[in-house]
Amino acid sequence: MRKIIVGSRRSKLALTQTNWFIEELKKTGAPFEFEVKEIVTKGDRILDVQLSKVGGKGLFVKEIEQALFDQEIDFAVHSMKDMPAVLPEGLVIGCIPKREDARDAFISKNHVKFMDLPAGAVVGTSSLRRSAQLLKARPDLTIKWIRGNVDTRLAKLEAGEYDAIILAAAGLKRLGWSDDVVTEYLSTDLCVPAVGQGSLGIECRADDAELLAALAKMTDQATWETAHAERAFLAAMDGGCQVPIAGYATYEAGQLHFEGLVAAPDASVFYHEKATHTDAKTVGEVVAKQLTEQGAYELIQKVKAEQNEQ
Ligand SMILES: NCc1[nH]cc(CCC(=O)O)c1CC(=O)O
Repeated sequence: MRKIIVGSRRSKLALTQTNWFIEELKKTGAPFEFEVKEIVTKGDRILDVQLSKVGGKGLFVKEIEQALFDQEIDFAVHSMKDMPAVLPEGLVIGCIPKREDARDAFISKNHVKFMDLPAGAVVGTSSLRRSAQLLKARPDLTIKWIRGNVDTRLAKLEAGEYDAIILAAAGLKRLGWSDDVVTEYLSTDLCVPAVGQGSLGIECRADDAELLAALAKMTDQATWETAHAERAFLAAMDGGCQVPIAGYATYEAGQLHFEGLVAAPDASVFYHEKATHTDAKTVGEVVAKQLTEQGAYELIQKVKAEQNEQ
């Protein structure tokens, strides 16, 4: 029986996602043995710098992609949110399993709801996408950067460094945190999710036909469609984790509903458009074109240039 080596980042979330996927793949009758190989990425090593200032695309995927090319691993399970919009030649996303909750989870001391936070309350996030949208709804809040894994962030909230923090609901759910820790799930209208948030992407070599055939059984069609719409949007906008950009698609009865958002980091400018189409790539590109015509593409380039200066 062929032994498949699965590359994974070392974080608890990455290993949980990897092991979950392997177990689900086994249930489909995939004729393989599996071994997990841990890989440390640049993003894992730089923990004390604000990620948006580090620059470079695919902070969490580069070393993993090299291991795929070098045949050291056969596939890797990524959070789609961490995947660059364009993959290197020779690698593909061979499978996209069913999406977890795409929303952002709001967690506060004493379970005070987001709109009930006192003026000036300190909210921890390291995402420009989250901070811009939160400031739009509550311009009086103070945003304070936060890094570290889920446990570290919850400990910082507990220690009183923040009045509230925001985390992806998907990460919390996959790690087995109960709904009780979450004060409220922010509606996708209040905080449009990041491109790919809650979705996993399985990356492998494009020529590994045997593996691709087995992976296909784990693909969820609706998630495949929404993930492709969101990635087409991200690619067209030249976006990434360094800029305040959000893109969220849903799929119903053959139709993709897409909304895209680009904002200035201080929430002084917002571009927000929606579209519906039957084709994933088209719907993402249509919204990207609408936003670009309003000036969103230039705003992204400007924010990127500012990040690099700091
Ligand atoms: N930015 C890091 C990251 N990449 C994926 C997730 C969570 C899981 C997911 O979105 O699928 C997280 C943590 C977070 O944003 O709270």
